[in-house]
Amino acid sequence: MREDERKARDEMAHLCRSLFERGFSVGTAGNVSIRLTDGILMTPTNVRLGDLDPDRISRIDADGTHVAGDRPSKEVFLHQAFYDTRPEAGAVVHLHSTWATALSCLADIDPDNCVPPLTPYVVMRVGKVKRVPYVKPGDPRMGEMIRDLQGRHAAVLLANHGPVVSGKTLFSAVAAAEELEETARLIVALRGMNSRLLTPEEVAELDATFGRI
Ligand SMILES: O=C(CO)COP(=O)(O)O
Ligand SMILES: [Zn+2]
Repeated sequence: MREDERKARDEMAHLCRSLFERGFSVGTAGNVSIRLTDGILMTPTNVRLGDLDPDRISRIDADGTHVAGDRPSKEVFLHQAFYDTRPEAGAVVHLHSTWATALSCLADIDPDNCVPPLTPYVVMRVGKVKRVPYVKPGDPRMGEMIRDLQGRHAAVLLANHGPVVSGKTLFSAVAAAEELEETARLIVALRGMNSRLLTPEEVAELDATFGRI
């Protein structure tokens, strides 16, 4: 096995375990992928993210064919759509983390901008978040909905399901998913209160100062 793939498998098992141990994923919820030069590595379907065996992580080649490891996640279309529309994306993390999932279920959020700029880090790490309509888990239409966004969003909420976050690396996608989860918790905690948001000028200053990690 090539050295880059070996390292990617080990890193995926390590960071997925960390997410699981800190309660970002329970049961067999969520899935994670990393882009390789000639395909993707994808968590297998119906596994606990805390128990991944690096050698059994699924490998999908550039045509979408499953070529090694256990049967891949049913959300492979969703992950592939991020890679096809965001050339800078090197990894994708999908979770059912509690507070971001709670946000995905609220009837009265703005689907085009469902995470207001409460703090600098959510602006810097996550950006503008779109909520896409509900379809059942594994439905290929999820991939079509992501393609329709034409790569404009690093992160989306799947309605009544949970967050999906892309990043340049697995480390940055995980960090952004954690930031989104904590911000969703703040949004719910502050509901009904009169919050001060960052102003458009303050958001522009962050965009001009900090690139995506
Ligand atoms: O989160 C999930 C479905 O949306 C988990 O599905 P998989 O076990 O097939 O990855
Ligand atoms: Zn899911």
